[in-house]
Amino acid sequence: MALTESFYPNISSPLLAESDTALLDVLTSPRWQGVQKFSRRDAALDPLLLAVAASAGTHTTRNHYHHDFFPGAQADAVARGKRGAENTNKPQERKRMSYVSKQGPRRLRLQPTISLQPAIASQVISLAGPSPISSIEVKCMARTRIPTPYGPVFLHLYHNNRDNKEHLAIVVDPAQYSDDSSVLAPPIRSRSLDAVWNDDETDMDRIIRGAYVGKLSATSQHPSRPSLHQPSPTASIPSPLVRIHSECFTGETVGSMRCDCGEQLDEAIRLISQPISLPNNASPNSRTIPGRGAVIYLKQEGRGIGLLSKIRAYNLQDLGHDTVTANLMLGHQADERGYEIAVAILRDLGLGSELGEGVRLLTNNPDKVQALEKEGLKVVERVQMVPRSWRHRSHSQADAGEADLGKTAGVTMIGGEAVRGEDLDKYLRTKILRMGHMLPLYLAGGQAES
Ligand SMILES: Nc1nc2c(ncn2[C@@H]2O[C@H](COP(=O)(O)OP(=O)(O)OP(=O)(O)O)[C@@H](O)[C@H]2O)c(=O)[nH]1
Repeated sequence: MALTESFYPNISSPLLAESDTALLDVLTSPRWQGVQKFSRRDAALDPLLLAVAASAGTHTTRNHYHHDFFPGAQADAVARGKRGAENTNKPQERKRMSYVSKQGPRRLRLQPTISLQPAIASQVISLAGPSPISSIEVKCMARTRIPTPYGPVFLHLYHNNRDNKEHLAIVVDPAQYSDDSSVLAPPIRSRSLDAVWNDDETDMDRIIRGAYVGKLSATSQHPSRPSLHQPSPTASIPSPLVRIHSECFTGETVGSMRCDCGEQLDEAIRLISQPISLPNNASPNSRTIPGRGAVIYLKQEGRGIGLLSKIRAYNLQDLGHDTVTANLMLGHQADERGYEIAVAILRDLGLGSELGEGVRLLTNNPDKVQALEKEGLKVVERVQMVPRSWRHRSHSQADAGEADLGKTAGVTMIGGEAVRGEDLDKYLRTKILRMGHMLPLYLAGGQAES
């Protein structure tokens, strides 16, 4: 009450004797003509409302039951105002004031408890075998064509039963787009997408979720049919190029030069889209086919620690700590990612299976190669991702390769540009020296450090 008195000294004392709730009702009632009226909807920061809210105890919000917005401050206010400052040292009082959440701890919430709807679950791709990821199920919910500076790609959106994130697959396979029946390579298609989801599904339902073949247009609408067979490898065609890429909002969208993530995403799609030359014994001229492969885009911001922690980590980095130490100082691991969902998505796309063609993996990260091989995916080659600025350094003519990259084209804000700068050099150096990334360390002078 002391608070309301100080905010509203002109309010009469009988009124102040009312309970907080009654007082609010009176003050906000259209019938009350004696004092200023308050709109309950619009008075978000009204001091009276704040005073009442602060004295009303712990808060209940839709998602956070019993949270205290300002744990220390409110506990102190409650203790002093209601029980007296002398009581605050009592152990039982301290316990009552502590932060209480009715949400499960993060480690429990992240456990695989999410179940897909039965209709969906019956169509998902389950991974067989005794591996710890055998319970992972993924389902491609929708697919569409995205034109990019490097050509069309098919964006696939996945749901899974391990986390509630929407991971993506960016499939480069423009041969599917053409009417050319002499295309040699097996199409890269999602089995869960092409499955029949329910008996009532119409052709238009299938087309709208992306289960179509060829080029979709007002005059070309061919729903796909479920594929039961694993695409068989074609000896003369190199295995598809695949990248497992972790989300980086700062690098990909903002154009941050603290890391090379934006450049890597752009470069991966550019490399996968390059036409493939096939040797032709009968003729000196080699034949080319369209590039093919996929980027599995995982929602693993900040190596799995999330954007909030990554932003904090950047401030620690500005204080002089490297990326690994900054993560550890925030109570995270250096790298909290797993690649089980990526494996399941690759399987769904028919990529890397033992009987199939295998994949060429675009990465410098040994963990990714190991993770795929551990789950039985066939990695026939690791293809290095050399930072564009380092590629130039390794050549005597510093700018020789830059023109080839196409400065303006690109799928991220960085586009065809090379990321460079002191921040990036520190970041790459840490990856190589502390995280074991398999890349020669080029120094600014143009020499490789062993
Ligand atoms: N915690 C943290 N994460 C970062 C930082 N900079 C980029 N990232 C995240 O790092 C992830 C990319 O991982 P990298 O270690 O760069 O590369 P990689 O995927 O392990 O390996 P490559 O396949 O060789 O690219 C993305 O999720 C980015 O958001 C940083 O300073 N701190």
